[in-house]
Amino acid sequence: MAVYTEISDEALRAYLSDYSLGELVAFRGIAEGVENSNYALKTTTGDYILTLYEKRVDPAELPWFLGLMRHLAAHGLSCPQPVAARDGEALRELCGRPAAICTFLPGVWPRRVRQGHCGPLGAALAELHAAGTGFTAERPNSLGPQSWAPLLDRCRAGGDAVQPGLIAELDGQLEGILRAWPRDLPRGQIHADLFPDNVFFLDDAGGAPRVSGLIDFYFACTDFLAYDLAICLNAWCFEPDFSFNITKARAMIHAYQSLRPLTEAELAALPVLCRGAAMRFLLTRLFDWTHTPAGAMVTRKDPLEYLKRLRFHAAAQDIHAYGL
Ligand SMILES: Nc1ncnc2c1ncn2[C@@H]1O[C@H](COP(=O)(O)OP(=O)(O)O)[C@@H](O)[C@H]1O
Ligand SMILES: N[C@@H](CCOP(=O)(O)O)C(=O)O
Repeated sequence: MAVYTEISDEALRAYLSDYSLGELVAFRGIAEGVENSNYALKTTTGDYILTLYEKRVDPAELPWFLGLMRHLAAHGLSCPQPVAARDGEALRELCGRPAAICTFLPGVWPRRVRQGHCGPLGAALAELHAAGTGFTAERPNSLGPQSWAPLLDRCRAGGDAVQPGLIAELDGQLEGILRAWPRDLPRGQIHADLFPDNVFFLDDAGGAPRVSGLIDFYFACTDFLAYDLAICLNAWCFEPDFSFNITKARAMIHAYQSLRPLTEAELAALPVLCRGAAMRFLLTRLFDWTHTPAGAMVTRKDPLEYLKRLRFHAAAQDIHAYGL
């Protein structure tokens, strides 16, 4: 459950009075998600999503995020569209938080990832990267390699209570990742959080899953394109027992490469990019695990799920471990 900021019926009606979205019919806090407070809105003109941005979103960066979403949609990607109020502004404030209303996307995110999801996801990622070209404003990755040592430092006090020896292991892993981190790979606008809960599917006429929408662009940034693929390999290609599903990985990478072939340098860097992607999500989960305020309506995610991924990638000798 991720609702950090509660809104009253009266506050919401006052907020909506600035929009031409009709009358409020119903609204409800959305159980899913981790970072922000999301509400499903139904008005007399349709369904919308109201997001109140919380701690990890810098308000000064919201114009970049919303501008990227507009650009991607204008270039054919199915992603939420910010809705402007009558004064032309989409970014506003509600209950003391930055807030925006976006269009509601059809589809369901896969609670159980099947191989049939991974090819369409790989193609959708490549389409996202292609649609992002031409959006020239850059946003540095605030959770990139430069952030991992400071984030680990903020986890030192509580880390070993999660698992004895965890901090020492992460110190060693991080040193190896940073030493091997690539310097010069193709860059562009990346999603940087394309987990299953941020990808909607509908079945096509033949019953096969097709991507119907991508959401949650609030970690998007300008970084290595192949790093976005690494994030997806971690999020989509490990089984519940934490085994790596090479068939899913091969399907995802093949579909991605059918639209944007990876360079030799990207292929060679894939294991360390996957290690870094695992480290990034392990650290944010570990921080949240030890810092989430009591009573916050959020389902914390287990950092140790990413320790197993980190160990897999550390042991991967080359791209053959990924089905290539
Ligand atoms: N544009 C949208 N259309 C339909 N459902 C959405 C949309 N945006 C968010 N949701 C719903 O809200 C949930 C949480 O959204 P998400 O952006 O993942 O939260 P967070 O901002 O915490 O990362 C999603 O899993 C989905 O169920
Ligand atoms: N995807 C991250 C947590 C952020 O989740 P979101 O719902 O805010 O996109 C993770 O799994 O650690």
